[in-house]
Amino acid sequence: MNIFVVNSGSSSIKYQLFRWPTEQPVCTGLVERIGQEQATITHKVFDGQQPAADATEQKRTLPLADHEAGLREVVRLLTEGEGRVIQNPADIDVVGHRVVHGGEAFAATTLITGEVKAEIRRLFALAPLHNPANSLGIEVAERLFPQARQVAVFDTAFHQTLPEHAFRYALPEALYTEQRIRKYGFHGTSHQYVAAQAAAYLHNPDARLITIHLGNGCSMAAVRGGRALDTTMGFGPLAGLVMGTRSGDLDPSVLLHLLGPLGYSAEQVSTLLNKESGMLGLTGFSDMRDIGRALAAGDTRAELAYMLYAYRIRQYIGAYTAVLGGLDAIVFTAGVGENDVLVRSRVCQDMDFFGLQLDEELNQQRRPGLRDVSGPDSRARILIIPTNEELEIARQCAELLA
Ligand SMILES: Nc1ncnc2c1ncn2[C@@H]1O[C@H](COP(=O)(O)OP(=O)(O)O)[C@@H](O)[C@H]1O
Ligand SMILES: CC(=O)OP(=O)(O)O
Ligand SMILES: [Mg+2]
Repeated sequence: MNIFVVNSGSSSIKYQLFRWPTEQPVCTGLVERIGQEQATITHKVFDGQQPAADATEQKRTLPLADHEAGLREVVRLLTEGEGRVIQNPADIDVVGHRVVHGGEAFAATTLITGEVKAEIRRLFALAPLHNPANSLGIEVAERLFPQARQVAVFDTAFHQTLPEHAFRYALPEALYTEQRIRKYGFHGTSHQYVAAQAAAYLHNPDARLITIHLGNGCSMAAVRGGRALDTTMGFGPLAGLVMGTRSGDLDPSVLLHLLGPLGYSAEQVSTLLNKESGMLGLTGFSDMRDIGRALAAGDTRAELAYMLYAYRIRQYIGAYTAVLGGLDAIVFTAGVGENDVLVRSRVCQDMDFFGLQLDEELNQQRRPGLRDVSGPDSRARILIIPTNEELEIARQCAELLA
């Protein structure tokens, strides 16, 4: 069976093809700057578990009007030329879609029907940056792979186990019952994947875990026995940690001040909080590699930003240890969590009293796969686990259809 995973963003499409049941990744790729004259497609064929060396990587720049044009090019790459991995589109049996917001309607992976698509559209208002693009990806994939089964895997689904006292806000009840205003949580596929890996490593299915997903978007989850008990993102993906361009936690009176005395429109506030805040707002850079370089050059704004970023994570480690009634491991994952030595070091600094002790030497070593970087006296483990949202999506598709 061939499972094709699609993560459709507003101007990009990430994709990966797997052979099942071996879980063998076949190819992966990224279409960027859709809607522009200079769109790019990078297509890589795997050699074993890793993308093969440059010989089989193809990069093309071309005009791509929309998502349909983008996915059509991807189909061409899958079926023609040196990057070819299937005979024709009919060889794709299942298309698994990342859908960011599933609201309260979807607590599990779901076969896509007309009713499911209508519900995803009803949720546009709750995830305006993500769901419209996800919905478009589904429409286009249905046209290009008409014989395949289409499956939705929701970022929010894993967090549907949160108890009501964790997911409700202290607002008038009708705003929940009628407007569905509550905490939903995101990055669920990633938290679920790394939590399962950590529990297996610890040989403890009931492990009390704090998973820390640090990518462009950042969130943490408290997970016990494979079930999410709390998470830092909320109604939308703005709450909680400091992110690349998003503010994370903020006193709502700041919004009132922006909208009132300072005269911002709602749209300007949205742009400010989603695209101009976080590490970008603090330092002028959103990419942690740039901020690391600025820090090494003695930039005081970069120093403050690192402190703020790590401080927020430490606060939630304290909070979630209380939520979990103890702690067996923390798990760093995603682009920053897997690669940034300094972030991990700052987060774990002087936490011996708390039972967390990082081995600074192990922390600096770069190795693929799961890494245990706990020091000899650490009561809880400190783990680095590469996330693989695409593989988790493919697994959930296979499980659903089994
Ligand atoms: N070697 C590295 N050191 C520090 N940060 C890194 C490194 N590689 C990637 N990153 C960070 O990872 C981020 C992207 O993470 P990723 O999980 O791919 O995010 P997303 O899926 O949200 O796009 C980048 O913004 C970058 O700051
Ligand atoms: C929900 C969310 O924040 O996703 P991403 O990190 O991909 O932007
Ligand atoms: Mg991501």
